Formats: sequence, structure tokens, C-alpha cells
Amino acid sequence: MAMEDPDKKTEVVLLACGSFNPITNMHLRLFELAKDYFDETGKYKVIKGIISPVCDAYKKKGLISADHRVTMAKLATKNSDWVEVDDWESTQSEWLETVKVLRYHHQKLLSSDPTNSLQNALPLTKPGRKRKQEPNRHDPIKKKNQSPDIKSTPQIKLLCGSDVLESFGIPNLWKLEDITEIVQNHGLVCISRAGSNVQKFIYESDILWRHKNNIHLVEEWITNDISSTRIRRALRRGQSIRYLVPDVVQAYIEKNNLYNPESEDKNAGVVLAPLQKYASDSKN
Ligand SMILES: Nc1ncnc2c1ncn2[C@@H]1O[C@H](COP(=O)(O)OP(=O)(O)OP(=O)(O)O)[C@@H](O)[C@H]1O
Ligand SMILES: NC(=O)c1ccc[n+]([C@@H]2O[C@H](COP(=O)(O)O)[C@@H](O)[C@H]2O)c1
Ligand SMILES: [Zn+2]
Repeated sequence: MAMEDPDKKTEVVLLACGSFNPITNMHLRLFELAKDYFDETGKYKVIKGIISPVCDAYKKKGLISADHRVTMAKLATKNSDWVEVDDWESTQSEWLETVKVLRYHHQKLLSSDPTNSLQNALPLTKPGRKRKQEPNRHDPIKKKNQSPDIKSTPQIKLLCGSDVLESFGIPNLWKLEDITEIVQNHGLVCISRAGSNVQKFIYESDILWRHKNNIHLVEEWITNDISSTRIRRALRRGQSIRYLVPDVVQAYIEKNNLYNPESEDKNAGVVLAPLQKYASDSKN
């Protein structure tokens, strides 16, 4: 039997995309749950977590400005030594598909990796020269053949709750090619509730079933139904949100009076960006 070599663990970066309107303790828990899961496999090492708040052009009802959402996420992760906030997606003027955010962070990891010879040979910014898609390192054989001092670029996996996975089934919300690229080239980590039917959902989808080895289901045993919607609702009703969001986030919300009936009316009656995009696609 092969001995476990800690140096040969596959490094993983977790990327969570969402509104974070506002960030809650549960969002932070997602990262801890996923990290524990990967640690326990003995095969992966989570080296970083990235929170990427969606941009304002997503047009979700009640979505307050990205500036505030990013600031709150940064406050919430100030004490974490491995989870950080990236504002690249949030500062885009148009809504971006999640797969594009994954691609961006994958490229960023490649370009920051000094041991990556592909990167040295093909500069990212070279115009008119299309980079070949970097093969992912899901092949354990390939990994074993690498010399121990050469670290492969980490894999970047999309971290989400089961509602996001199940939203793959909503018509005109996700493109099949995007779902395919996410599960085939990157991977998905889904935090699910005990007894949730994510497994059935995967079973019923040919594409998810084909790539089920790249979909990690993490069971959340200490269940917690905190959601941003409920936080905003409590705030509108003047109820306490203490212990549901970090104290610094609560203080920031109160100081800036971020959530009220008016803010909840933002984008009322506006169609969500992906629905707008793909519904018009299917008409053309
Ligand atoms: N209680 C939870 N359990 C599992 N996943 C969660 C939970 N709350 C949020 N998530 C996940 O966090 C990510 C960001 O979600 P989002 O910003 O929509 O937060 P939310 O709390 O679901 O907000 P909203 O109520 O506005 O939809 C998503 O992947 C979502 O599935
Ligand atoms: N086709 C897509 O890539 C697609 C569709 C719907 C939502 N999303 C993303 O999923 C996340 C969902 O966030 P909410 O649960 O707050 O709506 C957002 O980051 C959004 O950009 C992506
Ligand atoms: Zn949500």
C-alpha cells in the first residue's frame, strides 16, 4: 500500500460566489465546513478561501451597493487567516457568469505561481495569442510523477450551498456549457443539509452524474438556517441580528442604516441578469 505523502496533497482554493447581502455567520461557516471535509480526506489541502460578492448589475431584489457588501465581507473576514474577499467580480459593470469568475481566479493562480513553466512560456497578457486551456490536475498519475519540490497550481473549486446546485435546474438561469465547465474543469463543493435531495438531483442530471467525482457533497450536521433574506427581514422589523452576523458587520449595518423598506425595493420588478441574458438568447 502506498504511504501517504503530505507533500503530494492536492492544493485547493475555495471560491464562494453570491450576493452576500449581507454576509452572515453561515457564509463563514461554509468555508470551515468545506475545509474540514477536505482535511479529513487526507488527499487535499485547502490553502485559501475567496469570497466574491456579485456586482450590482446582477439586479437581485434588495441588492444594496457592492461597495457596502464588499466592505462588510472584508470586516467579517478580518480575523480569518485563510479566507479573503476579492472585489474583482463586484466591480464589473456587467453581470458575469460564475464560470468566468472561476476562470479569472484560475488564471490569477497560474500567473502568481513562479514554478509554473507554462506561465513563463505564455504570458497571460500577450495579445492575439490564445492560451491553450491549462489541463487540470485531476489525474493522480500525473501528480505522482511530478518531482516533490514542484508544486502544481492549486485547483479552484466553487463553494456553494445546495440551493445553488439545485438552481442549475431552473430554466434560463445557467447555460449547460457553463455547468459542464464548472464540474469538469474546476469542481464543486456543495454544503448540503441532512436529508436534502442534492444526491437525487445529481442522479437525475446526466452531466452532473458524469462528473460526480468532482462534486463534493459536505453534510452540514449542525444545521443553521441563517440566510441574508432573514437578516434583512429582521432588520426591517427592528429585531436583533446579533450572533447571526459578526459584531463588526452588525455595527456597520446600523451605522450606515443599510437595510430598510426602501433598500428592499431595489430592483423590484427587474428581471435577474442571467434570466434577462438567456431568455433573450433563446429568442434569437
Ligand atoms: N444556511 C446555509 N446553508 C448552506 N449554504 C448557504 C446557507 N446560506 C447561504 N448559503 C450559500 O452561500 C452562498 C451565497 O449565498 P447568498 O449570498 O445568496 O446568501 P443567502 O443567505 O442564501 O442570501 P439570500 O437569502 O439573499 O438568498 C450560496 O452558495 C448559498 O447557497
Ligand atoms: N449562469 C450563471 O453563471 C449564474 C446564474 C445564476 C446565479 N449565478 C451566481 O450565483 C450566485 C447566486 O447568488 P444568490 O443566491 O444571491 O442569487 C451569484 O454569484 C450569481 O452570479 C450564476
Ligand atoms: Zn441565496
